[in-house]
Formats: sequence, structure tokens, C-alpha cells
Amino acid sequence: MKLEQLLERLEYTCVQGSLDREISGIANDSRQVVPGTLFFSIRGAVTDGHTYAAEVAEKGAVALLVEEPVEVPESVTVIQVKDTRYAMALVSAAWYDYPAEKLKVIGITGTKGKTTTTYMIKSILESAGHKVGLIGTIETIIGETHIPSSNTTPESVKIQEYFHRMLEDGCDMAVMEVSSQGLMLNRTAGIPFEIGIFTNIEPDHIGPAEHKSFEDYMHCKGLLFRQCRIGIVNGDDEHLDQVLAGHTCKVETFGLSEKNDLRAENLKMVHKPGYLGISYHAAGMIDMDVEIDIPGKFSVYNSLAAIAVCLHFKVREADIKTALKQAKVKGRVELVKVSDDFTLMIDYAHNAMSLESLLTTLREYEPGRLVCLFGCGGNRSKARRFEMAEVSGRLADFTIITSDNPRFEKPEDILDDIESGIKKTDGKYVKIADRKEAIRYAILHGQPGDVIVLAGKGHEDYQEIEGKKYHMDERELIQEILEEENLR
Ligand SMILES: CC(=O)N[C@H]1[C@@H](OP(=O)(O)OP(=O)(O)OC[C@H]2O[C@@H](n3ccc(=O)[nH]c3=O)[C@H](O)[C@@H]2O)O[C@H](CO)[C@@H](O)[C@@H]1O[C@H](C)C(=O)N[C@@H](C)C(=O)N[C@H](CCC(=O)O)C(=O)O
Ligand SMILES: Nc1ncnc2c1ncn2[C@@H]1O[C@H](COP(=O)(O)OP(=O)(O)OP(=O)(O)O)[C@@H](O)[C@H]1O
Repeated sequence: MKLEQLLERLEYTCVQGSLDREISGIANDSRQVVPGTLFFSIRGAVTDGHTYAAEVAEKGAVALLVEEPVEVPESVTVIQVKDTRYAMALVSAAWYDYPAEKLKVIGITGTKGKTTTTYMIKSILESAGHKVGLIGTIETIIGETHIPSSNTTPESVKIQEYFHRMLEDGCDMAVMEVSSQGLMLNRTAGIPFEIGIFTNIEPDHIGPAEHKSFEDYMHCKGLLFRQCRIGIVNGDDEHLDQVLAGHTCKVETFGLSEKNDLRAENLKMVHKPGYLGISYHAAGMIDMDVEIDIPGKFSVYNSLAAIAVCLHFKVREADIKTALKQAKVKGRVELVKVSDDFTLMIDYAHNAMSLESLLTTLREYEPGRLVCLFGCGGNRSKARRFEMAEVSGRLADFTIITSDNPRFEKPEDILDDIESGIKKTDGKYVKIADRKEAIRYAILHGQPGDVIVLAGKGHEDYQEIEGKKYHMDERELIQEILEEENLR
């Protein structure tokens, strides 16, 4: 493709060389550059892509997109723009011939609920005959292909490549998680979102590598609503007005309160042995009863958002109901059947805020005992150990302290830190460093009516020890234990 054609939607200055060049590939990583590549110089958190200019020219890059002058041979074209991340998003879209314009793209932002809601939407739309690609924290799904994720919202080059592959695979729709960092760093620039969803917002992701303040976090989330046609938003969220500031889309609200366009009434927690779910009546934009096999009031919010989206695509009520009943997300309050007496679930909660929200929600089911098994990562925030310990000690009836990803720390040292946090509460606990043995303890000591949460690992299928990732999937560990203990 010709360079000039790739730049058609950009404002730029050609500071060196010709625009009449054939480009055979695009890349923002010097290690991926081959002869004929257009290289994007990105100023990152760790390093500055401009410093690789000479190296990529040497490797055969024929053009560079930059924010500041670079020294490369005259044969290399240099294009200067104000923001290379923004430019990269637009050029990547052009490279794949604007695939997002041929799909209906649904973007979901919010502190919590993004992953769950994407899977719910995919499940409902597919039940109505659509073919839906998905991009999110756990994975990207294109047909039968599942690609594990390293970011919730990947870099724009990847997003556009995924959209292109979705089209090739016959998808007519894409649903994606849109993180505030993704918006802030222009990973989603230029995508014409048909629908944008806002689940909720709480102070999170604030720090040197993320957002400078809560205001900045809210502002970045709000950018989605300047870039979508319809905004479907949580009308109960106290920060909604700030998030919607400057929006350009049509807005529809969902939530529990009367004022919302789509609302849930008559909420009922469903607690049977080995099962937790929730049911409600959806009113306003539709009139129907809903039951979901994912526990927690937040499941009501997530499913309302999913219903509101699907109503725009004329999905039949019966399809919505069936698909929501079947919706499950790996590692997000994922129920695993081990006993008829008590309930066990796997959840990804790995900080104090998520754990507090999870345990508070589960308490509403009035369990016999609420048992929480968790550990904390090594070589990461030490404060998190004491904070999670405080939450579990205060909110669970019993805590099983175990290992998460010890990395380069001694597991016992991490467990000791957590123990010292729990000791500041009245919480009862046991310490078992080996995660499989800790899960065995939880299962063998389960009592009728108990709700047991294995927190922290969620969808992950590995444990990171001394720089190596060892395969460890809690679902498999549970099945092994059930077999070893003749409980199957
Ligand atoms: C702070 C941040 O956003 N970092 C992300 C970012 O790295 P970066 O742009 O800062 O990259 P860098 O390493 O400084 O390199 C700068 C440039 O030099 C290039 N480079 C680098 C090395 C080299 O040898 N040659 C070379 O050309 C790089 O390709 C890049 O273009 O780009 C990488 C590739 O796209 C991301 O994987 C990485 O996410 C890291 C892992 C991360 O933790 N990001 C967090 C802050 C994040 O984005 N989180 C949100 C979700 C939050 C949530 O809701 O839970 C997300 O969407 O994932
Ligand atoms: N709407 C919601 N409000 C509050 N908590 C929620 C909501 N939905 C899910 N949760 C809780 O938060 C956890 C993470 O949910 P989910 O993965 O869907 O959110 P997310 O926005 O993708 O967050 P993360 O990026 O941390 O994975 C769930 O396991 C559940 O405990």
C-alpha cells in the first residue's frame, strides 16, 4: 500500500523523503521491523521508540512516523505528527482498510464489570444469529481462535488487526473492553463505536504509571462517549455526570432506580445447595423476567447493560433470557460444582477493593459460613497483603491463607505478612502455602450452607515462581482433589 494512502486521514508534515513509497508492513516495535516497514516511534512508559530510529532504518524501515526529529539516512521518509499514538491508530485502521467501519463495534468501559458484560453481550447476540468477535482482559476471540491477552485493550495496531481477522472470519459485530488507559493512550482512536457502555467507576488505577487523579480517570473513561453513537450508561452511578461531561452520543440509562430507561425490579437472591444466582424483573425498555447463574447484585447491572445493547439489534426476548441463563465467565464468580451441601467458586478478586465488593455481595446470600481462600503476589505491593487480609479477616467467617504468584519471594514470608494483617481483626484462619493443599482443606472442611471463594487466580492457568510460569488451573486442581479423595 502507498504511504500517502495510509496517511489520508491524518494531519502531518513530511519532513524528509517521499510520500510515494510502497509500504509492506507496519510496526511499533523495532524487533518486528523488516524491509519495507512503516515504523511508529512511540514514547512509552519504559523506553522511547524514537531512540530506535537508526536501528529500524538499518533493518530496512522505509518510513518513520515521529513526534520529534530523528536522524536517519535520506532514503528514509520521515513523517512528523503531534501524537504518534493517535496517528498509529488511524494509520493501522487504514492499513487494514478500516475494518471497524464494516463491523458494529460495542465498547465497554468502567472500573468493574467490563469482562463479564462483554461475554454476556456476545452470548446473547450469538443466540440471535450474529457472529461476534471479542477483545478483552482474558482473551481475544475470533471464531474458534482464542488468543490470550496481555492488556485489557491492546495497542491500536493489534486492535485493527483483530478487527480485520474478525471480518475475514465472517463476524458482523465486535464487542470489546475499553480501558481508561486504552482511551488515554489513543489505542481506540478512530473506532466508530456503535454503542459505548459505562458500567461504573470507583477510584482505581491511580498512580505514576496510570492516571494522575480520579478526575483524570473519569475524564478518560468519558472519552468513549465522544466516540460512540449510543451511550448505554449506569444511571445509578454517582459519578455519571462527570463521566458524561462533553459527550456527543445519545444516552440511555440502566440501573435499579425508577428514573432509569431500563430498570430491574423484584431482585431475588437464589441460593440452593451448590448454586448461587439472582433473578429480577426487567422493566422500562422491555418487560420480562430474568434469571442469571452468576451471583451478586452486580450481575443485575451487567445483564441490564447487555439487554439494553441487544434491544438495539432486535434480539427476541426468549433469546435474551436463554442466553443470559447460560452466560458464564471463566474466573469471574465462576461456580464449580463440588458438593450438594456447599457452594464453591473461583474469582479473580486480587485487591482489597474487589475482595471487599465480592465478600459483601456474597454475604447477602446469608451463607452458613463465608470462607475465603487467597494469597498475594510476590514482588508486588506489600500493602496489598495487609489490606486484603483486613478485608477477609473482617468479612469472611474463615480465611485460608495460601500462595498466589510468589515470584521471587519465599511463599512463607508472604503468608506471614497476610497473617499479621488478619491478626489485627477477629478473623479465624489457617495458613497452607501449597495452593492445591489449601483448596483440598477448603473442600474437605466444607459445611452445609457454606460459600467458599477461591480468590485471586480467576482465569489464570499458571503460577509464577522464580521467573517461571508453571501450569496451574484451579478447575483442574479441584477435579484432581475430588478424584484423590473419592468425592466424585
Ligand atoms: C504503561 C503502559 O500502558 N504500558 C503499555 C505500553 O508500553 P509502552 O508503550 O509504555 O512501551 P515501552 O516498553 O515504554 O516502549 C515504547 C515503545 O518502544 C518500542 N520498543 C521497545 C523496546 C524495543 O526494543 N524496541 C521498541 O521498538 C515499543 O514497542 C513501544 O512502541 O504498551 C505495551 C504494548 O502495547 C503494553 O503492553 C504496556 O502495558 C503494560 C503491560 C501495562 O501494564 N499497562 C497498563 C497500565 C494498562 O494498559 N492497563 C489497562 C487495563 C487496566 C484495567 O482495566 O485493569 C489495559 O488496557 O491493559
Ligand atoms: N458491575 C459490577 N460492579 C461491581 N463489581 C463487579 C461488577 N461486575 C463484576 N464485578 C466483580 O468484579 C470482578 C471483576 O469483574 P469483571 O472482570 O467483569 O470486571 P472488569 O471491569 O473486567 O475488571 P478487571 O479488569 O479487573 O478484570 C468480578 O469477579 C466480580 O467480583
